[in-house]
Amino acid sequence: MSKKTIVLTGGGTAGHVSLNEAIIPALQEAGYSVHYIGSRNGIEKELITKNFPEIPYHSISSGKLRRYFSLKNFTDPFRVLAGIGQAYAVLKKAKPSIVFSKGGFVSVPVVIAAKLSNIPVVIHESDVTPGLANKLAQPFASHIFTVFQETLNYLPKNKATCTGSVVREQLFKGNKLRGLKLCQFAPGKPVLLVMGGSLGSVVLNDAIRSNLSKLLENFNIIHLCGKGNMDPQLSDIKGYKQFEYVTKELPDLISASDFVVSRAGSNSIFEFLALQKPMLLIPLSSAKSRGDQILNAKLFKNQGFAEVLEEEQLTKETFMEALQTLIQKKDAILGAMSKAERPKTPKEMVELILQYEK
Ligand SMILES: CC(=O)N[C@H]1[C@@H](OP(=O)(O)OP(=O)(O)OC[C@H]2O[C@@H](n3ccc(=O)[nH]c3=O)[C@H](O)[C@@H]2O)O[C@H](CO)[C@@H](O)[C@@H]1O
Repeated sequence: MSKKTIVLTGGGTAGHVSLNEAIIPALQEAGYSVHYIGSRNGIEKELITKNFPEIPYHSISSGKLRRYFSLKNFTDPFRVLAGIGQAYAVLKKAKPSIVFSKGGFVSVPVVIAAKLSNIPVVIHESDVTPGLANKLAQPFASHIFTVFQETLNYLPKNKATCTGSVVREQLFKGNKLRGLKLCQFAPGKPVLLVMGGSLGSVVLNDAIRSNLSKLLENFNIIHLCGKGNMDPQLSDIKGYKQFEYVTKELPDLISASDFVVSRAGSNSIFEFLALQKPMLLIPLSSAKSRGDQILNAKLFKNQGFAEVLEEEQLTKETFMEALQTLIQKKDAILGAMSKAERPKTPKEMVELILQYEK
């Protein structure tokens, strides 16, 4: 019997690829041939072709939601139409029994093409409020999975369920000593991991760097600062290690960390929860986004997993105060985290998705 095929899509930022990366090994183990449809230049192309070179990667044209004026806003509808045609051709050839979409703008043409091809589509929303791409895709989907229970309030009752988070298995295999060695940290001080989401965050980078000498009195610091954001002048400072973006090193670096300062992207915060790292969250402001991270962060704070500092309140001083509060609350936060629902395994998630297969 020939192998069954599944097509995955999602991209734009790593937050729209992480879950796909988590479930690919489980799908392969279940005997599926996996294809990926993504954009030509998005981060999904790099992550999937590098980490899963055996998977056929099909590039399509896609538009982008911009919160600023650009002439491209007028050509994007044509790109989306072209993308639908290209995705339709891929689906016709690959003949999947199901399409799974993790969202992001590139996923919209794929979801529409799947509907036109009569292939069931399952979509996944990891933030509290659905993103625009998933809102557009929703009418074409057979089912929608969410990470947060609260998200169900924004979706049709008859076709949405909350599954909780899924964390890629590789992240549980980190080694603290390997992480410390990679950073050449002397033992003794606690380690602070700073992660500004998959793209890095200038706001977080500034908060850390403007307080650097003070912070280094008490911490060793791992700083994931985002592509193009390394500061060469700080590269020889003892106890401070910068990376643009890490892949296979991430499990060791998280394992080496005692506290985290982060944006509040859904995947990141559930990873830190699963790995029991007390976190100070500085969510992306509503001036720069639809405010999804603010809601993610609020829910984490209400459950006792995190301290939150709003971007509008962020100064050199408030940052140090919030970090101090985090440290004081460490035991309470760890206590709350230890009672949290465990994330689904990729295998469990795959079983849920495949229920909707043709
Ligand atoms: C600017 C923007 O649009 N942000 C959105 C985006 O964030 P973003 O892409 O930052 O998404 P998340 O924080 O959810 O996930 C980031 C992922 O990148 C990984 N990682 C990060 C840094 C690194 O060096 N290596 C690495 O592997 C993390 O482990 C995590 O799995 O998607 C999230 C999930 O829909 C949303 O909540 C965010 O609002």
